[in-house]
Amino acid sequence: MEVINHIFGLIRRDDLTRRIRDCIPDNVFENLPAITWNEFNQRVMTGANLVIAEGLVFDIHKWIPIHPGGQKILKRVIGTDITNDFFFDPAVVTVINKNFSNEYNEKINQNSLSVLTDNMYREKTQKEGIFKPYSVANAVDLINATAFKDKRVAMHRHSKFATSKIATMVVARIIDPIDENNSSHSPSISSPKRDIDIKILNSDDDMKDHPTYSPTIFRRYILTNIESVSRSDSEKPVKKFTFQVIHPKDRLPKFLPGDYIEIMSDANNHVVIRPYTPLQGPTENSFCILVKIYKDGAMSQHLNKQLRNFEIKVRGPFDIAERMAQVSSPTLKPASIISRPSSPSLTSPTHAFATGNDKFGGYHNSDKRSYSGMSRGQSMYNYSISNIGSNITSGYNLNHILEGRSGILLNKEREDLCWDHLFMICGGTGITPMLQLIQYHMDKAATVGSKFNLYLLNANDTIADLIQPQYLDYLCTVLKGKLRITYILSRPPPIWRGLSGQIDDTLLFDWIHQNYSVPPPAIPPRLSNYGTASGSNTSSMISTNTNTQPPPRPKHYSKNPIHDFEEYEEIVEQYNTDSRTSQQRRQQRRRQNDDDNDLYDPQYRASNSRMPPPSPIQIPVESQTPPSHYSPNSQNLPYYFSPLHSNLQHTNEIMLLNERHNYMKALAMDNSNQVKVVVCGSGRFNDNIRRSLEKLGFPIEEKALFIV
Ligand SMILES: Cc1cc2nc3c(=O)[nH]c(=O)nc-3n(C[C@H](O)[C@H](O)[C@H](O)COP(=O)(O)OP(=O)(O)OC[C@H]3O[C@@H](n4cnc5c(N)ncnc54)[C@H](O)[C@@H]3O)c2cc1C
Repeated sequence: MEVINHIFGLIRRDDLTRRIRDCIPDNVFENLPAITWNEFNQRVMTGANLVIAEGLVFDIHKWIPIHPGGQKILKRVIGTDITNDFFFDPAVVTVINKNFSNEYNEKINQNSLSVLTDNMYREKTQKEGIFKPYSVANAVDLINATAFKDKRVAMHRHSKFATSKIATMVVARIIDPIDENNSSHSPSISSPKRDIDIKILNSDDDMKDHPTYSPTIFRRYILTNIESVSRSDSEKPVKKFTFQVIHPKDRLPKFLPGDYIEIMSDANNHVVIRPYTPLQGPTENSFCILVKIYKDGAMSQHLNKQLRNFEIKVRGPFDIAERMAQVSSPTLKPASIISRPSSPSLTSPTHAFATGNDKFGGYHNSDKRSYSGMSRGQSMYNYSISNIGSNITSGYNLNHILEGRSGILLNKEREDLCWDHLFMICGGTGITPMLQLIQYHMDKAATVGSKFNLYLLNANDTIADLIQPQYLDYLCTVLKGKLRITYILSRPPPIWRGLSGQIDDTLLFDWIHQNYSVPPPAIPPRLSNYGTASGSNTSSMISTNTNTQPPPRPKHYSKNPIHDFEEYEEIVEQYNTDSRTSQQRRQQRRRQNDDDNDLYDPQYRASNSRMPPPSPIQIPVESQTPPSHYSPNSQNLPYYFSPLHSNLQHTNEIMLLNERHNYMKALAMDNSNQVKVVVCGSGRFNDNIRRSLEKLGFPIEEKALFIV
């Protein structure tokens, strides 16, 4: 078979038929049913061996056993768009990266730091010039990358014969939005659903007459790099997979925070589809995902077994906003929740509702196709078309950045979409959307000098589970104080001096409060005749109140967030007092913590030259709960359990509660800065954070987003 391929390789390019359509008789073409991208996917998911080329759908099941290029290649392309592969131009060479060291060095020179990986960072800091394979698998990969790089890719030239052969397998055409309105001649499709075709990924002019790009169709990418990003002794290690476009003419979109992709694979004779969060790759044509490897995880194990330079089917990007849940729980507001239904360890009702299916998030289908996104509506582009208006806020037209996305994780009040203060709380691989956000802000700082403050509260079980700690540390250095990371471990090592335990309301308050002081407004707003605030600065107040008499209060005025001037003054005053007290307390606490320099055990520190700075918050574990033998009736109580002390404690607690209450009240009213809290972890993790925020009186609906 290889010989035949080589013979095909010798055929001159002029001999290749450019369009399959030319091989299809007109009467056949005209009677082809028109199907949508989604219908195509559904048929593939139920077992049909379909591919797309030039916007036409082919059933290749008969061709698989006799394909000159081999059966495996055809099986790999099922469900994907093969236009580029079928008309692969031999003059165009696909360059597969053996490693990214060289690119890294180039990027460093260009000051494009957002593309660093942990390994690159290590290589850079250890000044290792040459890539050394660190395992047998890597060595094999290296050989493959050099010797067999084109053999793992299902892309080879086809003869006229092959083109006319595939033309006989045509079964449908993908509905083109342009002629969708005329689709009445499609006999088998009644009222086809509109899917929007946006060809932003195909800059090549050759492709412009092929309506073949849709984020809902899988495309194949080369897996170019695999590296561990957690410690090897982690119970659930996390690996970073880097993918590159196969065809040099393919273009990747610029991923934005809130984008996710879907990967499809054959694992254990099942088709498995799982969503992942794409991160910027080392080149503009590559992207990475960080994947937690579960011992019995279908997709994560499948990916873990892959060698470099194999193909993976990926589609997207999609907008996380599509997963906005209509949550049944009265305490959960839909606007603040985004669901990741296939995340493992989700047991909350939120999750069940979001997926509306079985306990595995509805992706274990009876038809042997395991799919987590089947119930997803439309692609991000579809979503955006109907929500285009929402991308124009505060007078900015944001579509040049959002390109149709909702931008739900971004601040649409600012032209650069950056947050003034962004608080990110994550557990485990919940860090991935946070990395998207950090990368986005970092790029904006580098390109347009954006100003922002990012705070990451990063929760993990053990120190071995920390994901890319060196990279995070590096980001902190690069961002020069604009990114502050606080680590918390539920099972810390004996000499861990960072935060330990679970995130609770006290911790959250301290963390938010220490990082963001609500500025008291210069001039409090007044109520106008009509019951709304007439302005927030002196000039507007003067200009609206030209009468010498104060304006009469409306009889019935709606409860404005700042409904009463006196009350507002009180809050500000109270808040200022609280701030002073808490500032003193913080200073005292800082002095206590000055000695706590090392977060990590010396062994780990020795192997990592740069560690994240010690967290500003230190929770003295001993002081959290009284000893278990304590009973209020005990004789000879130590001073701190005496009734007097207990009263003091009580007073302190009340003061603390007041401080929290007033801070949160001021925060809810504060419009001076765009502040957001984004949370991403398992369902249980998110529920805990939500409960803690609720306990604090944090304005969840306006200022928090939960990605499950
Ligand atoms: C938008 C989105 C983005 C995501 N991004 C990432 C990412 O960047 N990185 C990442 O690692 N993961 C991410 N996930 C999760 C990912 O899609 C998979 O769920 C995860 O990789 C596990 O898939 P698997 O096939 O390996 O494991 P599975 O075969 O699905 O099982 C994994 C383990 O979890 C258990 N499990 C799985 N699902 C559930 C459930 N619903 N309830 C209880 N237990 C369950 C299984 O028993 C098993 O032990 C994302 C999910 C969403 C929705």
